[in-house]
Amino acid sequence: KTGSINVGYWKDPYLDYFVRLPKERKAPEISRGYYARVQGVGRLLKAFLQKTECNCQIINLGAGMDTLFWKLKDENLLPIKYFEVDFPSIVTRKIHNIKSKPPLSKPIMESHSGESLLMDAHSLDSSRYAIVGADLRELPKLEEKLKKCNMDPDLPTLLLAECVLIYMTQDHSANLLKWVAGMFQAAMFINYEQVNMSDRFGQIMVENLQSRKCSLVGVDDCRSLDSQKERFLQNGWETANAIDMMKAYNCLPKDDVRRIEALEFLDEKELLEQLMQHYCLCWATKDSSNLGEDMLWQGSP
Ligand SMILES: C[S@@+](CC[C@H](N)C(=O)[O-])C[C@H]1O[C@@H](n2cnc3c(N)ncnc32)[C@H](O)[C@@H]1O
Repeated sequence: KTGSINVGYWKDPYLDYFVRLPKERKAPEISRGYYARVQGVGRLLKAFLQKTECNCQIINLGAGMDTLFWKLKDENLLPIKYFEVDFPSIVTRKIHNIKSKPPLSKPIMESHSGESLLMDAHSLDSSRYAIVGADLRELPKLEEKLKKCNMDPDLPTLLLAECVLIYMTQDHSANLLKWVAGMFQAAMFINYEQVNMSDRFGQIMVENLQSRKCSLVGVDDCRSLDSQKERFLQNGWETANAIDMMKAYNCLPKDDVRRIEALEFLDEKELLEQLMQHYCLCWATKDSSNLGEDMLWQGSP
C-alpha cells in the first residue's frame, strides 16, 4: 500500500510507522487496485458502523500491520472495541512498533478508560483496542484469548479478513466461518482476496505467488464469485454477496476516479481490468446486519 500512498492515491499517516516506504513506485494498475480495495472495504465498514451507531465490535483477522484502528479513532468512528488477531510473532513486532512510537501509542492511551492497560512484549489489551496473538486454525484457543480481552458475543460484530483466508485450507477457513456464525448474534464478514483463480491469468498469479514462497492452500475457494459466496452460505451465514474489483472500481464516485486517474498515466487498460477481475470483495451477514448489495452498490453500471 505504501507505494500508492507516496503517489497521493490516499492518505495513511500511520502505515509509515510500521512498514518501511519502498523506494520504487508501484505500477499504476496496482495502485488503482489498492485504491478500489481501500474504498470498497471502507464503504462496507462505514455502512456497518453507521447502522450500529458504533455500538459494535470489529475483529480484524490476520491484521498484519493494518492501521484501521488509528484511522477510525481520527474519524471519531471507533467501535466499542476493536480487536486484531495474527500469529504471535507478527503481534510481537506490531506491539514493539506501538510501544516505541508515540503517534501509535498515544491514541490507544487516549481511548483507554478504567483499569490499567495491559501492554507487554506479546499482548496488548486496552478498553478499546486489543491485539491477540493466535492461530486462526486453532479455534478453542482463539475464542479463549478473545474472551479474555472482553469480546462480547452479544454485540453486533464485524469480521474483516483481507488477503488472509487464501492462506488457510478450505477446511480451516470453513471452520472459522462456521465458528463466527455460531458465536455472534448479529455479524457481518468482509472478505477481500483473489477470485477467478482457475483461468489462465489466475494460474499465472498463483505461480508468481508460489515462486515467492506463498503457499495458497485455500485457492480452491477463490475459483469464482459463486465459490466465494458459497463458502459463507454453507457455513451458517444468511446472505452473501461478492463483486470483483472492476465492479467496485466502476462504482467509485466520478470525482475520485478523475482525481486518481490524473495522478499517473496508465498505458495498459487491459491489464488493469484483468488484475481487477482477479480480486473480489465479498460480504456476508447474519441476523439484523442485513446490508444488501442494492444499498451499497447503487449506481453500478
Ligand atoms: C497478506 S497478509 C495481509 C495482512 C492484512 N490483512 C492486510 O491486508 O494488510 C496475511 C496476514 O494473515 C496472517 N495469517 C495467515 N494465516 C494465519 C493464521 N492461520 N492465523 C493467524 N494469522 C494468519 C499473516 O500472518 C499475515 O499477517
